[in-house]
Amino acid sequence: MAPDRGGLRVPPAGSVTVGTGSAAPYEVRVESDLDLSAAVSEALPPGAAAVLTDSSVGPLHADAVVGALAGAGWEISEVVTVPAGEPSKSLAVYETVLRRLAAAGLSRDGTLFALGGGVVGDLGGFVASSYMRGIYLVQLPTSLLAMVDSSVGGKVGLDLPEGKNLVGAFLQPRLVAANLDWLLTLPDRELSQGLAEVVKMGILSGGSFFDDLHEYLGPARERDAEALRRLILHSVRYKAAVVAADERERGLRAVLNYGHTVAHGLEAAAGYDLPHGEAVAVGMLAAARLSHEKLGPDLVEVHRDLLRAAGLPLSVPATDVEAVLNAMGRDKKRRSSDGEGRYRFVLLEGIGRPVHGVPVTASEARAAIGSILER
Ligand SMILES: NC(=O)c1ccc[n+]([C@@H]2O[C@H](COP(=O)([O-])OP(=O)(O)OC[C@H]3O[C@@H](n4cnc5c(N)ncnc54)[C@H](O)[C@@H]3O)[C@@H](O)[C@H]2O)c1
Ligand SMILES: O=C(O)C(=O)C[C@@H](O)[C@H](O)[C@H](O)COP(=O)(O)O
Ligand SMILES: [Zn+2]
Repeated sequence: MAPDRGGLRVPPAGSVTVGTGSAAPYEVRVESDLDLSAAVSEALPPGAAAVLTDSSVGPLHADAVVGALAGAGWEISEVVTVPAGEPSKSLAVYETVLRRLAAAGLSRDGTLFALGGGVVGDLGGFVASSYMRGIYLVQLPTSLLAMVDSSVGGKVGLDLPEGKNLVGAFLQPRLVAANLDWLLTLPDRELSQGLAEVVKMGILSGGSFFDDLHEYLGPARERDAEALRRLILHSVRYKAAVVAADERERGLRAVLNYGHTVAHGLEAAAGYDLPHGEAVAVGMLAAARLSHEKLGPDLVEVHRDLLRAAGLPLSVPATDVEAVLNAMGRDKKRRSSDGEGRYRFVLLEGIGRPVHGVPVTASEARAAIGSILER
């Protein structure tokens, strides 16, 4: 399928509906001072449930969430807290969570509330997709990255040492409820991780979303609620439109992987000790360089300016480039017919004009990776 070459020019509102072929449409609600009891009650009837959170978010926000859910009639049998950070997207932690739900007696008509960043959302989503062959999932994203990207669209899963997100499923949530007040406790560096995915989607979308990046990235870093809400809603609207057109990534959805071919290689090579947003930031710089070489437009400085405004690094510590390429060999965009030393990238013909499936050789990829390593 050809990529969407047009920009989205839909003015932001307070919630977005995500429609896919596989599941009932669901709301992504983005509000300050969100009434969680009311939001959840409007989306699904109360019943048996568990909450998954992590060791940073749980102590800050779990009591209020459990209280709101109990007030709406939910019976929370278990609050499972996993260690904060990417290593929790592992088979070992997945097993621990499944066994906690089984020990608590959560039934097949139960619901899992994933309260946290992208790690809790991806892990919790994969648990919900597989526990008793599938229970309901509600995403309660607390990081900016989770609000703009990971809680929406149904990709859930785990990492392997061999590569990022190599185990997973598609499971659309019943509801995504984002309370902007949760962002008040998010560390500055984590806020910038989310802005990396915002910059990605603004560049892919073009139009008024791209124009707004210049105006609103600065205020968003200062936690201006209106700037954050605007950038979140732009991102969710853009992602929802792509997911509605191609839920299972048969073609178009691959554009959401812009910057991720190199990013995922860097993350795996670093043993997942590199934040996803920072990896995506430099991955986009590598892709912008390749776009200039292979398709023409020189957008490298545009990328650098936006990433700087978002508080993101323009390079990462020197690493073993062959290990990065090795992990990229397991990128899910590759096909068995591609052959060794061939990669598929999402590149740009211009702002708002992504192209997916562009073949890149090992030597081209090696040079692009070299250009984003600290000297
Ligand atoms: N499924 C998807 O479509 C999709 C999309 C983008 C990224 N992802 C995945 O998301 C993950 C990255 O997500 P992330 O950046 O949210 O990482 P994360 O979940 O590790 O959260 C980052 C850190 O911020 C903390 N945190 C989160 N919310 C907080 C809050 N309100 N207050 C204080 N601390 C808070 C967390 O405890 C953690 O330490 C990666 O695994 C990435 O692969 C998935
Ligand atoms: O939702 C998508 O599709 C994306 O590609 C969004 C990405 O930001 C995200 O990091 C996703 O987890 C990558 O998925 P993968 O299929 O490359 O593992
Ligand atoms: Zn991502």
